[in-house]
Amino acid sequence: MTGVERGLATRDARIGVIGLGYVGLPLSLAFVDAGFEVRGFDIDEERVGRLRNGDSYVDDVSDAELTAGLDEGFIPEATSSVVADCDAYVIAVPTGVADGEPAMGAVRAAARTIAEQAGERETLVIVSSTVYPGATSEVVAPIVSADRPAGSTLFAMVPERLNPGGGHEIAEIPLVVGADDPTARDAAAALFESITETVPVDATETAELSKTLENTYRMVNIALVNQLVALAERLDADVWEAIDAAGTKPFGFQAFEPGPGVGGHCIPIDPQFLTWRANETGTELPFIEHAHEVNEGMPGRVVEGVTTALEARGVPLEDASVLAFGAAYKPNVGDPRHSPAIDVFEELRRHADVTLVDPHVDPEELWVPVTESVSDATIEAADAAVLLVDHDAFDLVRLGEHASFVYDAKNAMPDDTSATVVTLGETTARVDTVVEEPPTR
Ligand SMILES: NC(=O)c1ccc[n+]([C@@H]2O[C@H](COP(=O)([O-])OP(=O)(O)OC[C@H]3O[C@@H](n4cnc5c(N)ncnc54)[C@H](O)[C@@H]3O)[C@@H](O)[C@H]2O)c1
Ligand SMILES: CC(=O)N[C@@H]1[C@@H](OP(=O)(O)OP(=O)(O)OC[C@H]2O[C@@H](n3ccc(=O)[nH]c3=O)[C@H](O)[C@@H]2O)O[C@H](CO)[C@@H](O)[C@@H]1O
Repeated sequence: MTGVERGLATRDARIGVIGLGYVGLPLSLAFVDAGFEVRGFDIDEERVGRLRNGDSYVDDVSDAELTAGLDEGFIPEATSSVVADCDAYVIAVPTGVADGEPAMGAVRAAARTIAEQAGERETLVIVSSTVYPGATSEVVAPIVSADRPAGSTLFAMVPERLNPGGGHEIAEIPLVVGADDPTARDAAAALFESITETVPVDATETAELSKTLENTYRMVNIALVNQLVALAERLDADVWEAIDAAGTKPFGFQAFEPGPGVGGHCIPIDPQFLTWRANETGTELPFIEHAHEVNEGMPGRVVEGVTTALEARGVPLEDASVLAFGAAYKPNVGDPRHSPAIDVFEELRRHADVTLVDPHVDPEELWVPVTESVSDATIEAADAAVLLVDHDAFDLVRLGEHASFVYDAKNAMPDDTSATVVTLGETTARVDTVVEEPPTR
């Protein structure tokens, strides 16, 4: 057993978490709960200030949970020396894609922080950020190991599976633990076994592939049903009902929903790590690339649907006043990253007078104007309400009572509503005859 493994077994090990966001903060507090001394480093001084005041900016971490962690010794700082001489480091900084390439700048910077702060002692370095297959060994290891004694650093990859707003506790989510070296794998498993079940695999690259596969699976299956929307508009078939019916198959099928597109910092991004790596290694993954294009085309399809339906009601888009409900990338979160709803809003407002409504997103974080709510009178005065994100906070019964026309991109409106509703994927034949009287639905 190595020194690190002993420290992990006795809970005497000091854990340094780099990046205190949606992933790093809950992980830090889970390790504190497990009995470890945890130090957190984040470059965002404003965020660290909030943490030190017990003010959580992560939806799934309450102020009380944060305060309890601070009381038990969690130390968040915006200076890297806070993570000096840790026995284990967890990298949880942002990754993404920029100009078609994996954006690894934050991961490189985090690796440099570890190289500077880890000292000479044996150290375990774990990458929990989502990275492309090969990144831990090709990017992180060389930077951390450059000036350290040979063999003094253990590397592992433990991709995070947290699901903001999804209601899953950390302990309910098994985590894959990948390392090229069994000692590193055992040490990383020892750390993460303190908070959840682990699934060991034989290489960091296998863990990286596993993570990107998980999210690529989701992206391509969402693209599948999004592509069916185009067909459904030409059939007398209800694509939403067809998916629900297929979902009753007890095996071999998982239902996904069409929508205005695929947002967030995972699902539209992680598959691009795969396609980039494939192209870099001389192969191609055209199926994945095409699926991404299908999803990227959905905001435009929604705008077309709104435009067609408004024209059927005698209102050119240019003359329309529109309320767009939803700015976040998915329901019940305030995260606007890569939000297709904002893409729809920005395209609509190139032509029409559009108000964006979302109670969850922080207007100061958003690059477009957004309001938390609108009055019944405002809804009644609008030519169209466009439902883009089905936040629980939206009262869809009220919306249906006061709106004259709703374009429902989420198939979330109640059936028995007085508003005229056109749903994404609606048979075009019906949309062309949209009338004032509420349709029999
Ligand atoms: N949010 C999720 O649901 C989720 C789930 C699974 C995996 N991931 C992955 O986890 C990683 C982190 O995602 P997140 O959602 O926590 O991001 P986030 O933006 O919420 O938090 C990242 C934090 O890292 C800080 N940071 C950036 N560069 C830094 C540096 N060099 N040193 C120290 N701190 C730095 C930022 O200030 C920020 O507070 C990403 O790779 C993401 O793909 C996220
Ligand atoms: C750890 C991690 O990486 N976790 C990920 C995280 O992903 P996420 O937070 O990005 O959320 P998603 O739910 O995947 O949504 C993404 C976008 O896709 C749209 N969408 C979704 C389903 C559908 O049927 N049709 C759609 O159109 C939706 O509106 C949104 O814009 O949680 C998921 C479990 O929720 C996990 O599986 C997934 O690994």
